[in-house]
Amino acid sequence: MTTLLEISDLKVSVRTTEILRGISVTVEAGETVGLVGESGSGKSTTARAALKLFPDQAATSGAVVVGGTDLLTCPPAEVQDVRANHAAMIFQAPRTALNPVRRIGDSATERLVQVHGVRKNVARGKLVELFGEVGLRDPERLLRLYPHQLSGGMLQRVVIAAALSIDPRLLLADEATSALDVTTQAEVLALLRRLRAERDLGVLFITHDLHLAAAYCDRVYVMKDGLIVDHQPGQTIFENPVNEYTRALAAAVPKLPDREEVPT
Ligand SMILES: Nc1ncnc2c1ncn2[C@@H]1O[C@H](COP(=O)(O)OP(=O)(O)OP(=O)(O)O)[C@@H](O)[C@H]1O
Repeated sequence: MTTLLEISDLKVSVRTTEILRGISVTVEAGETVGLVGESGSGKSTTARAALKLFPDQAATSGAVVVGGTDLLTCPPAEVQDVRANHAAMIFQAPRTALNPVRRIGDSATERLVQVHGVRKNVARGKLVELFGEVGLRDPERLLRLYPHQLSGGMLQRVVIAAALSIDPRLLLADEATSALDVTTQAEVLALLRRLRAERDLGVLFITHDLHLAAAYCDRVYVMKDGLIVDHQPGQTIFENPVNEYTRALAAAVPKLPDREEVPT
């Protein structure tokens, strides 16, 4: 087993506000690990910690080891190496991840060109290949388009392809499918699952949806108020929530009214 991310007793606070209060999370190669919790529980802060992206003036303690490097104690050059080569993040809103006035090809190749010093035409060649891998047709034409000319689902595939361009081992998916309609969400989830298997990626999958995490993830951590309050395999967390909060989350799933109850 290769541990791609090992967060140990991580505490993050800004002035007097404790955002993370001592959490431990691991992600192995080849597994999808869910991070579930209500808004403000600290999910995004945890994922961003894997790139050493903390709020301004944050005080931190503990360890965040990515690919063998502890980001909290290593020199800045090693943090840059982790960001450039080991871990990539995809967000909820692909439209905000891409500059609306730049062509897709320029935005999607930016990291390869600017961080890795890859020649522009080589980077475009790699993107064409990756667009095929993520199921985008007519890749040469797509590179010339602007974000508003693509659907949300297509844009999220573009963002995933751009994230893969650095061949990361760890993918941090922060509500990456939440803004998509259900059919597109299912397609993107299937894509992430296939990419994980083919590339032996570790995926940290953030969602507020316990149902989705239980169905999709190998293991699930439940967060509340900056703490991990439950941690189980996806298969069991929904049926046997050990923590009262997880039980409440499971029970909070809206129940559809019976047909007779719906006024006509
Ligand atoms: N720069 C900051 N300064 C102070 N508090 C912050 C800062 N950034 C985040 N927080 C607080 O930390 C807590 C955790 O935020 P975080 O974004 O990690 O939660 P989350 O679970 O990802 O929520 P959401 O689902 O809404 O994105 C929140 O209460 C938030 O207000």
